Order: sequence, then structure tokens, then C-alpha cells
Amino acid sequence: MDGQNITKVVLLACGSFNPITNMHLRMFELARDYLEDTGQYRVVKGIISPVGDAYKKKGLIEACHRLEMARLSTENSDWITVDSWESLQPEWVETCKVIRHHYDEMLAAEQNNDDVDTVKYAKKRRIEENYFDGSSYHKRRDGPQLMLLCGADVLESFGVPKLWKQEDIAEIVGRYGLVCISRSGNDPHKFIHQSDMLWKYRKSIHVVQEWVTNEISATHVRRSLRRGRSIRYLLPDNVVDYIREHGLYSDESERKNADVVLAPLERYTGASSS
Ligand SMILES: Nc1ncnc2c1ncn2[C@@H]1O[C@H](COP(=O)(O)OP(=O)(O)OP(=O)(O)O)[C@@H](O)[C@H]1O
Ligand SMILES: O=C(O)c1ccc[n+]([C@@H]2O[C@H](COP(=O)([O-])O)[C@@H](O)[C@H]2O)c1
Repeated sequence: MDGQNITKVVLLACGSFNPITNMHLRMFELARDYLEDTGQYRVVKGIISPVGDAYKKKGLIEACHRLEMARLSTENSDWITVDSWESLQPEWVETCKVIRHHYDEMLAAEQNNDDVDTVKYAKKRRIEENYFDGSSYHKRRDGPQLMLLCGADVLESFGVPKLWKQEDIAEIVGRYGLVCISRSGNDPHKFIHQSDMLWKYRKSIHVVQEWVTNEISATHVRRSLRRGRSIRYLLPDNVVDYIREHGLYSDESERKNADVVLAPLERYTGASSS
């Protein structure tokens, strides 16, 4: 295979991870297999970015615990890492801004690796090639591409009125790219077909079919814990142990944020975000 034409990819998954489950980790494996099978990509890194507490989703426990569980779950992985930046922000950060943050970090790391001025100049030119001309994004020809990794429910949430900004969706799919893992109850292909914006950027949306029907969800894990049921084998053993040791997830924690507006929706209600 000609290595010159292979684009390196970094996958970024944003979500509550409340708590992280085996399915969250499997998403990375499925995405990597799918992208590498095309012969066009080599996935070099996966990043898990747990949302901050200011997201205010019902039942969202403290970021420090969600972060630690994600770290434990990836301690034996040689390519999936956990990043705390988003979870440490005092305000909720829109996903598009999280992606931009990681993209800038990636570019900075790349530039630090170059020690010859001419190479730096060439790199700068290529960075500038990654621009939006008013109707479409022009991608850089080299350097890793950052793609958002999500489940089909998140893709379909793009259609929930007032949840996402249209310009953010355009930037996420048009400028960066999206890998979407199928999830029972969702039909990503139909959703893309029915959305003019997603249809426009369909070539940047990679839909990956998970053939093993898998309904593991963090909601199910939290519910099982509240009912005193086993959660073993739904998530890594060290995460199960951490949950037990810290007595996480109870009726009380599930009531957290029950009466508050989810941060993205606050943008429209005008409610205070602090
Ligand atoms: N079983 C699954 N199949 C496909 N994608 C999944 C699955 N579980 C989670 N994901 C994806 O993982 C990412 C992070 O998800 P999140 O932390 O919201 O987990 P969740 O299980 O959906 O949570 P909750 O049940 O609390 O809503 C999202 O992109 C979500 O779509
Ligand atoms: O950027 C946005 O406008 C936006 C709107 C709604 C949700 N998100 C992100 O999508 C993720 C959804 O996670 P969850 O657990 O609510 O499925 C989480 O990382 C949120 O920050 C992002």
C-alpha cells in the first residue's frame, strides 16, 4: 500500500461517559477497523473527552469520577487516551469548540516537531489550505485529520430544535468529519438523507454498522446500580470496582440537575449558565 496517500486520523469522542461502558470503548475499535478497511486512513489516536459538570444533564455525576473511570478503562490501551480539558472548564463548552481545541493542539504538536524553517513554512502554507470558502471546507493535504466519533443518537440529535447551532454542525461535518456508529432505534442513513445539510457533507460522514446488536447504555448501568443489580461485564472490571469503592450512582445522584435546563438549551431560554 502506498503510505503517501494514507491520511492519519485522530478520533475524538465527546459525551457524558456517566459512566464509561464497554460500548464506548468498542466504538473506537469499530471506527478504526472501518476507516482502515477503506485503505485511505490510518487511525493513530483516540481521545475520550468527558463533558464538564456545567452541561447539567440529569444524573450527571462529578467530572472527576467520570474522568477517573474513563482513565481506568483505557489504561491497557495503546492508542485510546482520556483528555481532561473539556471536563475542567467552568462553563459548558460547545462540541465544535472542543474539536477546535484538540485540532489546535494537534497542529501545535506537529509544528513543534519541525525544526527546519523551510519545513515550518511549508507546514504553515498547508495549514492555511484548511479553510472555508463560504460554501465548503478545503481540507489540508497532510497532517492528521481530526474526526468526531459518536453514536447514531448523537447524529440524530442534530435535528432536535435549538439543541445544536447549524453553523457548528456544518463545521463539524464539513471541516473535520464524523464517524457515526449505528445504534438500535436509530437510522443514520435515513437521517442523513432527510437533512439537506448532512446530505451536502455526506462524504465526510462515515456510518459504521455495529452488527452485534448492542444496547449497552450508561442509563442502563445507572439503573441497574440503583436496583442493586450486577453491572459486571457491561464495563471494565476496574471501573466496576471504582463505582463500588466510591458508592457512585444512587437515587440521589440520579436526581441531580432534574430541575435545571440542559446547558445547550440555556442559550435560547436566556437562563444563567453559571
Ligand atoms: N450502545 C451504543 N451504541 C452506539 N453508540 C453508543 C452506544 N452507547 C453510547 N454510544 C455513544 O457514545 C457517546 C457517548 O455517549 P454517552 O456518554 O451519552 O453514553 P450513553 O450510554 O448514550 O449515555 P446515557 O445513557 O447516559 O444517555 C455518544 O456518541 C453515544 O452515541
Ligand atoms: O455543541 C453543541 O451545541 C451540543 C449540543 C448538545 C450536546 N452536545 C454534546 O454532545 C454530547 C452529548 O452527550 P450526551 O451524554 O448528552 O448524549 C456532549 O458531549 C455534549 O456536550 C453538544
